[in-house]
Amino acid sequence: MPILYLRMNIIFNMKNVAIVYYSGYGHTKKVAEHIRVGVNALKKVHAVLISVDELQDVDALNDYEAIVFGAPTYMGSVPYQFKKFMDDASKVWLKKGWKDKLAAGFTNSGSLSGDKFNVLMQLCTFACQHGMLWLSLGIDNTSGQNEHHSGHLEALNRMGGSLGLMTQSENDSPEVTPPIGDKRTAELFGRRIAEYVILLAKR
Ligand SMILES: Cc1cc2nc3c(=O)[nH]c(=O)nc-3n(C[C@H](O)[C@H](O)[C@H](O)COP(=O)(O)O)c2cc1C
Repeated sequence: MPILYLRMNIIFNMKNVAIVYYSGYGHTKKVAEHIRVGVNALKKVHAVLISVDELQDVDALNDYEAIVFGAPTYMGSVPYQFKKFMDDASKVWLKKGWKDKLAAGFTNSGSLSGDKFNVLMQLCTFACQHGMLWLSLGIDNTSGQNEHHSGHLEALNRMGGSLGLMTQSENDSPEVTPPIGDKRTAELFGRRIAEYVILLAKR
């Protein structure tokens, strides 16, 4: 988001959420877009997507109330492009610049499991090193909230994660995969993030 627009939002008491992501082939970006839809469903909160490829200075994130971290799972880990962002952010860590900001995370991969949990652990640990407040997924895949069994392409939280959002893509275009259940879960997750941004702002 241009810095002027961000400042305008601050003046009008809008809360700002940065969704910082890396995506090699567009699937993780697609998930990020659906999280943004969910965040922006609440009038007082505004989310922007920021690719780590385009982020020139990690200090640009200092004015956001919440930062959502997203990366595909490559070799059971965050890709090196995202790890570079994490390492670059050590200069913010030194000043504890993101302390007590809300944080959340998501990952997308090709296999149903594919070691996605490890990536969420990396993102959560990174956020906690910064002293951020980590928000869980909070969408139960067994409750009445869900019309479908886990694994069903339309199921909410199809992978049954809890630490953050897990989505899965076939080897096809991001226009057709991940499936609808994952995208709906991403939107609900975004809405949950926005609700907690508002709640924390009332402290
Ligand atoms: C180098 C590389 C390593 C990968 N490693 C894994 C893996 O460990 N587990 C898995 O389930 N999928 C793995 N995949 C598949 C990707 O996670 C999957 O294609 C994902 O949709 C890519 O997201 P993106 O389009 O945002 O880059 C790997 C893909 C690549 C290119």
